[in-house]
Amino acid sequence: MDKLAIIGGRPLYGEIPISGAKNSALKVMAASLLSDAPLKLLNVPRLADVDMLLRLLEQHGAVSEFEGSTLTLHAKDIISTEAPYDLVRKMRASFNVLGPLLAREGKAKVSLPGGCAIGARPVDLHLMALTAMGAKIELDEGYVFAEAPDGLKGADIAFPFVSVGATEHAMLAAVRAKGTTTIENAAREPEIADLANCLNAMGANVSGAGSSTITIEGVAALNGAEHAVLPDRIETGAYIMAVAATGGELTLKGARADLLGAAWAVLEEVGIDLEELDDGLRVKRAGERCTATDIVTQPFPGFPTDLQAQFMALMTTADGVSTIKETIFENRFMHAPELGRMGAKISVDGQTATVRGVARLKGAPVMATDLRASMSLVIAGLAAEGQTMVNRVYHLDRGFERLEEKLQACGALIERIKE
Ligand SMILES: CC(=O)N[C@H]1[C@@H](OP(=O)(O)OP(=O)(O)OC[C@H]2O[C@@H](n3ccc(=O)[nH]c3=O)[C@H](O)[C@@H]2O)O[C@H](CO)[C@@H](O)[C@@H]1O
Ligand SMILES: C=C(OP(=O)(O)O)C(=O)O
Repeated sequence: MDKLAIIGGRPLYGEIPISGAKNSALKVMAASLLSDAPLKLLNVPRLADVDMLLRLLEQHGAVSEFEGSTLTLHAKDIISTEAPYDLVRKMRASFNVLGPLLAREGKAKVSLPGGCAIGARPVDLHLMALTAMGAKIELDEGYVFAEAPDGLKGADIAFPFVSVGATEHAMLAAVRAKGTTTIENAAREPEIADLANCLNAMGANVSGAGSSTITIEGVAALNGAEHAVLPDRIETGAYIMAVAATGGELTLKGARADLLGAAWAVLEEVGIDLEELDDGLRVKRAGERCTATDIVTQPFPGFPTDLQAQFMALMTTADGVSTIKETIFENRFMHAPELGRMGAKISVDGQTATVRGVARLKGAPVMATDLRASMSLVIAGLAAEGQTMVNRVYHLDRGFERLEEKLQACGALIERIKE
């Protein structure tokens, strides 16, 4: 397993290009199964998760061509409606092939998904939505067996709480269902509107995406289309926190302020200067240290759970005491003891972490436990005195494109050790 060796304490200066959003790319890729015509996707990040989903789509019958960041997927014929355990277990988003397969072929057998081990992560809301649309669903031996021989039908779906994946899954199924579907209490993450834009470019009729109520008029077939994936707001936030932790100044090319939601005000509040440019953001820490503040993770537009770990890394050296409350996932503080190895003062009580800022962290060997937790350790390592060795970096390869290269170009001493 590869490791990352980081010598910390150097400010970051330069430009980092922000990649397309992983969590949008994966869903629009799944949409390719809905049409027998080619879907051309621009700004697709080259990540382990993208490769894994590509393998899954190919075994369903999609033919792919990846050139630079342009990915063309053509699912002319579906040759298998089964998504096997080995291709679904590592990644949450792969479960979203179920809806398109069901909508197009009337049946599917899909393994229950994996993804970051940050909580129990059931799929009951996904199945609730598909059942409401008329699918017959059974669970057996870790697989979902679903059938809709007469096709899916539009339905009124009211989610009891917000789920990004279930909202997207309901949209992916409803675009080819007969009649109208309404989704109440829909997730409002920017990736939802991005998926809707892609589906509409393919000839679907989705309105309201980005609000809590989404309406979908089903159509009989979808066409080919071209769609550019929106920039990754989590990668953007992570590099903002990196330069705020190390000092220096970064230009994040392609980053969009409007995608940061409530995080924008929090970042300004802790003492980060954020300037909007024509094509990106310029970022630097205003003073010698950031100041502590309290955050609560919430669905968009609230502070994102996917930036919680990186924010905790930043708060370890902030001036004062901050509290961080995680409300989305029940097991998403695994980075706290690892940051503790580097001298951070963090105590966890249930879903709240209290961070007492220290003047400086010290490098140490640490273990990456999940994707965003891994990035928090990289940020801490970049800011710390001495060497940090981040073990198990395969998590990072799932979600941060060309991480070492982007950081090295801005002066970071970070190197991958292949094992
Ligand atoms: C691939 C992808 O896009 N992943 C993102 C997606 O995950 P994902 O789509 O899995 O997250 P959800 O919004 O669905 O999960 C929110 C909460 O709902 C629960 N839940 C979800 C579905 C369900 O059927 N039943 C249920 O109980 C989950 O366990 C969790 O506690 O949104 C999360 C919340 O912004 C992000 O952290 C993930 O990075
Ligand atoms: C949790 C994440 O991914 P997944 O939902 O695939 O586990 C993430 O992107 O931070």
